[in-house]
Amino acid sequence: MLWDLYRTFESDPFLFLIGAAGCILLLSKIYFSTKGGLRNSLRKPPGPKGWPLIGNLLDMPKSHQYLTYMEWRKKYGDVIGVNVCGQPIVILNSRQAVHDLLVKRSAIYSNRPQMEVLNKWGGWDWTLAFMQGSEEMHRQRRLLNQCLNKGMIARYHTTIQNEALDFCLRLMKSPERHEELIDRMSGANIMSISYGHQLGEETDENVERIHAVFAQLIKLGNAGSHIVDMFPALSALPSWCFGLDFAKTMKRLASLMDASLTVPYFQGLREIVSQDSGTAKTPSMLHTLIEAHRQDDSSVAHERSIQSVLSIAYLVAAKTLVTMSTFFLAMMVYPEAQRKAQAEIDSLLKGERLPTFEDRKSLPYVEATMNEVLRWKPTLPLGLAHQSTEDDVYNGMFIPAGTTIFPNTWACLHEEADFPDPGAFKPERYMDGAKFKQGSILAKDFVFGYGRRACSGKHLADAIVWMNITLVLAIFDISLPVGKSGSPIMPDLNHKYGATTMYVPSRCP
Ligand code: HEM
Repeated sequence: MLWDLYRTFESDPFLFLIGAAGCILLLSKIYFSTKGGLRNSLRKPPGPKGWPLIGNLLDMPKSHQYLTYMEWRKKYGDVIGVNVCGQPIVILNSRQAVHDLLVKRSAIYSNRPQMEVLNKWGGWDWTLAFMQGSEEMHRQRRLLNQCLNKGMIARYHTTIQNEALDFCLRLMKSPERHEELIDRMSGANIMSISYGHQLGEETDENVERIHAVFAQLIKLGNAGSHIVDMFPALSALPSWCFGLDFAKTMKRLASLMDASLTVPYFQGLREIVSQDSGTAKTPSMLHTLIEAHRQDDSSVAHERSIQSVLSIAYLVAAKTLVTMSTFFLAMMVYPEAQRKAQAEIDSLLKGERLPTFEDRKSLPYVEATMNEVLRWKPTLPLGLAHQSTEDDVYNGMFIPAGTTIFPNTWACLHEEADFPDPGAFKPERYMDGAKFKQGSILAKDFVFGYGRRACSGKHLADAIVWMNITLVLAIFDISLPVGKSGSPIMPDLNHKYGATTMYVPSRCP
């Protein structure tokens, strides 16, 4: 077991020493955490037994965590408790538990676990998604809400529609570049909506920078799983103590993050100034925020917050991309659903025009198809972790303040009782004859997260995904790729780390 532990902390002896220091911190953490009276008199959420000191470190799955947690549910129930090196973790495996804690008790379940490594060394301390509760966190959520609330999205409809059309035209010319084109489409939407900046034909330095950020993140492995995230006191050491490669990665990440905040922001400002002297203004979040804060001059005081909320949009655009990939995959594997959605669009548009946002209410089967795309393979099957800020008792189980909470969104949307044959793609689940079934459990109430930390871009993402799905269905036939022998190739339907495998549509008009 010690050997396993040693390997977990990498094969670097120096790191092992740091691990030993961590153990001392851990012992003191355990000592203090076992002193409380109420804490010990109530039962803990059940879970696998674990080892002294390291708790369930060795039980934690390395991939497809959401499936392992669903398996654990058979033995332990909807609310599972584990402990990794003294850090309590609770996994919520049902709609009821997620709703009861993350929505109804949102006031005390809306913190984020401390991301010491990314925040302290990686330049992510301004990034809302990983920010702990603070005045800055509330300010950034307010700023995002100001430009991305439901009522504001109509401003961006023209941009979204134009970018979707551009995507389809490019796809028509080069269907084999589908993945790259989806990537371009989501980058183009976000750059235009955030900064009013149009992508040219050349590669865009801002989009490239985001790819570089993700490349550095991949080098780091799972966010939050570094030894310093488990024992934040270790962050007092210089970063090179954890290896020169690590220090280099962190330095590069921090400089990329700084440039991600400032470069497109100043480019956007310059474009607004040049538009002021003549051409029509492109509606953008930057424009909205500058206008809104012009009078009270707070745009200067909160410039870094504004830069940060604009950059988050294009940091998270990748999720829109994965949703579109899942859509293509579903349409290839379930041609019946595709035909039905196309028939609905054709009967409304009669081949005379392309769909617009005004058609949304008249296309219930397309709506059901989009819901099923979001449900079938949710992009973030475990959402983003929350953290509790106060001691709490749920169904007689004690959940201490500081517990990391994982909502198992996959489990919520793959519950046999709610979604019979949950692994199958069936838009009919949401249909009542030719109408959208009232009272359906909507995937979008889950995939965008919960309570006070729910996704700030959900209305925008919803509009981008709907328009692209609908336009693609109106224009293309999507079918399985064909192998050399002429027979169709069945794609791998595995959902790996939140991403789906995408296959080339073999037939486009
Ligand atoms: C299909 C696309 C998207 C999906 C599935 C998605 C999903 C999510 C989820 C699950 C969370 C965590 C919520 C929680 O902690 O309970 C989140 C957070 C967030 N998302 Fe999205 N998102 C998408 C697109 C976007 C877009 C386009 C934006 C643009 C602004 C955005 C902005 C954010 C922000 C700022 C947060 C952090 C909120 C906070 O921590 O307070 N997302 N998203």
